[in-house]
Amino acid sequence: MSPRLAQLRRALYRPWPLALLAFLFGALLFGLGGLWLANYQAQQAESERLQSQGQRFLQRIEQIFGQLQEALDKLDQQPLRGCDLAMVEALRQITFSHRFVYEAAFIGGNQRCSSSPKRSSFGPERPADIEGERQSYWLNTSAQPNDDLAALVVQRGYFRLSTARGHLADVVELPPGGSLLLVTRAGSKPLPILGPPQPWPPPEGWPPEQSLLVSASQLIYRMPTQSPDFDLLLFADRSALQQRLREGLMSWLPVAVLLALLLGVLTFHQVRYRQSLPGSLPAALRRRALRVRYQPIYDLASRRCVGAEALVRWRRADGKLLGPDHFIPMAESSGQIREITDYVLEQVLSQLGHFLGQNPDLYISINLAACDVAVPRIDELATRLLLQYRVNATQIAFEVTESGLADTQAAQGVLASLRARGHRVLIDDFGTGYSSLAYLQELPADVLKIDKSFVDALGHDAASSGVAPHIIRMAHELQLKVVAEGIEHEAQALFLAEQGAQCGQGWLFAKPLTARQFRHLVERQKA
Ligand SMILES: Nc1nc2c(ncn2[C@@H]2O[C@@H]3COP(=O)(O)O[C@H]4[C@@H](O)[C@H](n5cnc6c(=O)[nH]c(N)nc65)O[C@@H]4COP(=O)(O)O[C@H]3[C@H]2O)c(=O)[nH]1
Repeated sequence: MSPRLAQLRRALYRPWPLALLAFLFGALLFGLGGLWLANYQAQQAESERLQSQGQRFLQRIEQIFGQLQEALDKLDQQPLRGCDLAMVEALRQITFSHRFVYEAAFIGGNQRCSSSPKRSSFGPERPADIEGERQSYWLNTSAQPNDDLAALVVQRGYFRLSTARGHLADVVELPPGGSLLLVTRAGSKPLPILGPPQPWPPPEGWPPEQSLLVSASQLIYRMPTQSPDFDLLLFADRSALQQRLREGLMSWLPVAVLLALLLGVLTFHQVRYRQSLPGSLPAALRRRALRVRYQPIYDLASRRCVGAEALVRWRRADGKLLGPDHFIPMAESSGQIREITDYVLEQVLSQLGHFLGQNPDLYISINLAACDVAVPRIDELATRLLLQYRVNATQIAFEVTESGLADTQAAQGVLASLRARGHRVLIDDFGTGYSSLAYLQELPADVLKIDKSFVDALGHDAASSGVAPHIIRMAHELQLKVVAEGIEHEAQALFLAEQGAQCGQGWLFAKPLTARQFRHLVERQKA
């Protein structure tokens, strides 16, 4: 990654800038989502509204047609076939008994009589608009609006019936700028039934895939009819849709803002967590940002380096090395310590495996946590790595603290298995816990490590200064070796050696070193 990019990443990868970015992104995303949803809902609602209007219209048409058929059947069945008073009376009876029949007429040869001769609704004679097999139809369409004419006229044989315009219009409350049209499936010119004529075919997207076609200026709803011959179309302008869209957006807007805020807050917490120690540890392990240092362990009598303790550090993004006390307790409680142990073991062998092969007297001790010894796991990994790097098991030792042995039964099994494979087991920070002699006797251990606090106390603290010699005596009784930690002064080293401690580590000899520094130290010693 270029330095500029890395700088930008560092500047941005902070809780506030990222939370703001997430908020803006969320606002855009949820805003667009809301727009889509509001549009979808508005179209659905408009579609339903137009459908219910269309449905009412279809029902009315069926009622009208039903009554016209019934009236024509009745007229056909009665015997009269001439224009006389009886016929006029029969025609009137038909209009009285059928709500949707506005006028009934008999037309035979040059005879013609009607139920309402003074105000006829049929209009001047003209060819039928639709010629059916048995019946002919005339429509008073909105293209030739004449309120004195019937909306629909049907003729079968000698009889002609009409229905009033209001019977069709009263069920359909046309939307603003709306029209109702009838179009044959063959796609011929549509007949406008109600409302103004519309340009045909519609400028965009005809025929529509769904029942509602939304064009730039209009909504066109295609009503499914039972007739195979024609469709009914309802035209409406977009104002109602736009109104619904506006309302939908207004109700979505607070939700979108809330969701975007939530996203911002979540991002803030997530980034803060990731930048916290527990949150950034997985990434640190992946990026191999943990470093292993080696503190040499010396034989106190010969003052020769016999090995080292592997101590982990964390190189943070700012380049500083973080000591294990800052993250090991946290990793122990989160369970991430297992990955750290495995990582340290792998690092030790990859950095020093070859060197250990050349120096079979050297050993490296690795710290184990309580959960590492609670279940058998580490021995298998160690065996695999030792094979891979051709290192003796005696050259890798494991340190466990007294507190790590809380579950003694399980720990004993794991430690015994490690020892059986040839590893040495060290009890770290000895004396800080509450181990009894009897308990120690049962432990499969090789070495006791005297805690630094008891080494510090030598010659200073009258109360604790006797602890280190006491631990050494106890170790001798149990045939365990002793390593003293934290030796900073020559006098401490001399005293501990005098008391019988075999090995020691501390700043008197060396601070924790890198792998390369440790190799140099051993090579200098050999030379
Ligand atoms: N002032 C002073 N300090 C000295 C001297 N000699 C050694 N020390 C420090 O004492 C600690 C010895 O390690 P420890 O008791 O195992 O205690 C270790 C060990 O319990 C734990 N730890 C370190 N690495 C690991 C690891 O890989 N896994 C686990 N589970 N724990 C680790 O962190 C503890 C602290 O480690 P460090 O900070 O590296 O601190 C190390 C070492 O740097 C001295 O003369 N003077």
